[in-house]
Amino acid sequence: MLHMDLEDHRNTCTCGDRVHEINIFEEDVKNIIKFENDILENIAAEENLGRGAKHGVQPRKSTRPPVPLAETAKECKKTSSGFEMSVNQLSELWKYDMTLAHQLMGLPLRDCSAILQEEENMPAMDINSFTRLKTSIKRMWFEAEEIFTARKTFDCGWGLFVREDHDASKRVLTPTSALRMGWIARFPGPENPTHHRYLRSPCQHHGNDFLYLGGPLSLCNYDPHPNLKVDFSISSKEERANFVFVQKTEKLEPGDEVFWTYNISKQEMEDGSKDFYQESEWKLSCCSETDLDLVSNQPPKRVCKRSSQPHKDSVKLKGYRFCTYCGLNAADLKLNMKCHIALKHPSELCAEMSGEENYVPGETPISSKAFLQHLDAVSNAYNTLHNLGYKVLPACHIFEHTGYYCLSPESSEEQREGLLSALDAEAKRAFSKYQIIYARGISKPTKYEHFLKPPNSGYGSVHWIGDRPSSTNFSLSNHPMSQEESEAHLASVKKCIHNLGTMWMILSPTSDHH
Ligand SMILES: C[S@@+](CC[C@H](N)C(=O)[O-])C[C@H]1O[C@@H](n2cnc3c(N)ncnc32)[C@H](O)[C@@H]1O
Repeated sequence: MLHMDLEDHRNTCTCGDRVHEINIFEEDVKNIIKFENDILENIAAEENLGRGAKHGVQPRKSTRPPVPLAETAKECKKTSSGFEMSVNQLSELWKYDMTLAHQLMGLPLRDCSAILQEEENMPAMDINSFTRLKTSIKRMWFEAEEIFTARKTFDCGWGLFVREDHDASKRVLTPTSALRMGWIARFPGPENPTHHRYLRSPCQHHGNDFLYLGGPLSLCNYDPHPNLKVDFSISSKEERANFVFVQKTEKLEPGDEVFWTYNISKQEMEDGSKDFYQESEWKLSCCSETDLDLVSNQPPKRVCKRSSQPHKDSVKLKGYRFCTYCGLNAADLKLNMKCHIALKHPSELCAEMSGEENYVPGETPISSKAFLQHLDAVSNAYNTLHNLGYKVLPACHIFEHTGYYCLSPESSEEQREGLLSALDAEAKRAFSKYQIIYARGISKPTKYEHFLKPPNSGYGSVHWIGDRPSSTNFSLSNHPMSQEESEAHLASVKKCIHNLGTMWMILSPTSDHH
């Protein structure tokens, strides 16, 4: 059950009456919600739920049990120095990879028009070796394509999936018959205009060199519980050490998404010492994606297969604590939710505090105390709704529970509007039928983009007045409040509960669609 830092909440209560007042307020919220619930039930019955969306993407499974992978730590130690080639040659291979991914696995054709600027420390590879390498790359895409395909996930960009028609008896991946799925090469540093392309899939550092992982494996999304075992040095021959081999470690079913750790441990991810780059860092204005199949002016169609009883699975969810900003399950990773929200979503918290639709991160200065007060209010709002028996789920999980697909980045305004309207109807239905509240942070999603996973921010994105808050202690007790401040804070807690609890009111902005 959703159980957000009740302990933190208790620790941070400085005024004895507050808990009592919140309890009274819970009654108010309960009544308002019940009232809305009745109305919504009537609306849902009348709604035409036949509208919907198609957009060739499979929602990502969000909760997978951890797969024991004893080898993970060991594989991190293995190193590759990467193929050495010129910036021009690397660019050619990058484009070759993108073309093969497009032709064989259905990815949109990615391109980048950044200027090619040679680097002194990146001498060209001899032409025969380069041609051999290119042939190897082509072969690895063709072999991988027999087992895997690419699909758009709702929160991680494109991902690598086991083909629906894959017959596991055809190709068994074992240590002795591992599949070559990646190539590693040195790539130019940050001064080079093409540097960003390779941040999509940086592999590991070798001295001062940047190493890029190309090939089909680079479509595999990050997860701390990988279901693939990846080996860098199956052969001691130096050239082969620049290829990456994949074995299966878990029974993979057709349609499953495959994940790898990219050698980032769960611990490193949690303490922030390592992270992957966000799409906005490797896809700049010089980059493009073209997919003629997905660009269509057809109104979105519903994917019927999983929609006979949407939301039903989410009601059965046990032992979760989802962050409604990014969708992460804190319970799974044993994270403290308050700590996670403070450290990963400070920009979103500040935007909520400002109340501005077009809030510019870092523009309005904020004090540590005001920040912690809002954090406390958000945490309280979740606790209150949880105590009232509501399930607060991240808006970005709605695809998973309904079978709707998210849209390609090239989708039209009309398609987005259509899908927003369908998702809004679904969210209302989930609320009236199962007491599920889909939220983006503490707000009702009102735009199609609010149903997509937002990027994480960090303390650095906030313009702090004075010292930034501690990154380990989020208690308000270090910031005593006057009577007046306590009252204002209580009002803000109520406002957060109100935002969340009454978000599906029929008079809400998107209800016009119905
Ligand atoms: C190696 S690539 C994986 C393929 C990638 N999704 C794509 O569309 O090409 C790594 C990038 O995918 C995204 N990504 C991978 N795993 C992710 C995750 N668990 N959550 C969010 N984004 C993820 C990030 O943009 C990251 O920089």
